[in-house]
Amino acid sequence: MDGVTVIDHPLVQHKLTIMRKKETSTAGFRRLLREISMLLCYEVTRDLELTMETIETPLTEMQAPVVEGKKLVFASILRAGNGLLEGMLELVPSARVSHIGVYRDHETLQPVEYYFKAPEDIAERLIIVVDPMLATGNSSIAAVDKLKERGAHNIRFLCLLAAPEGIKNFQGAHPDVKIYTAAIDSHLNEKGYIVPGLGDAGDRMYGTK
Ligand SMILES: O=P(O)(O)OC[C@H]1O[C@H](OP(=O)(O)OP(=O)(O)O)[C@H](O)[C@@H]1O
Ligand SMILES: O=c1cc[nH]c(=O)[nH]1
Ligand SMILES: [Mg+2]
Repeated sequence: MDGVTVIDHPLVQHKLTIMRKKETSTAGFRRLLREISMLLCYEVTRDLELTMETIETPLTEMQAPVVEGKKLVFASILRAGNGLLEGMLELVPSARVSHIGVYRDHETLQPVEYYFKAPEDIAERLIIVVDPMLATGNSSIAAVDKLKERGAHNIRFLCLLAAPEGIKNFQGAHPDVKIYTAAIDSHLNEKGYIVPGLGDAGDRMYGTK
């Protein structure tokens, strides 16, 4: 699918299978989300620019490549985005962080925004928006709208599961934002849940149901 990268690494797929299982505990789900986020982070940052730095090894001086983590912003859509954020920050500890509070109204499936914080100079940075679920796409569209309003223009979206309906909706609103996901599932049910899916990501992470 154009503009969508499916991260099909065997370890990602294996961990995702365990996360989907209804008997996986809250603790297990959280641990797997942290682990899988590192593998997803590896793929979403695969083509990052490197700059050269002069360093000294025990033997000699050399020019060596480094990632400028400070140029990256990980933007977490609350709540469940924080599960992905945690592991990603372990790999890129110097990345800046944005928090975007959005939940979807269970009746209307429309996004309700309640918080936004981002570094001031997001226009100069690569923003990786993270949320495990792309269902209708309404929450991630609202989050990217907000980032663009503040000047961001180099944006990627990373999730764990995407529904075809959500991909279509998201790409209609933000055709410039590439999507990275571990799987594209079958469809949304009448309540807007991804099928087969993994249930409500926030509830499974935090044990709120
Ligand atoms: O693509 P959409 O149809 O908008 O659905 C996806 C959103 O739903 C979930 O959050 P939820 O609304 O449950 O928020 P919460 O984690 O704060 O409970 C999920 O983490 C996404 O943010
Ligand atoms: O299946 C879904 C859809 C939206 N949000 C979730 O957490 N799960
Ligand atoms: Mg939820």
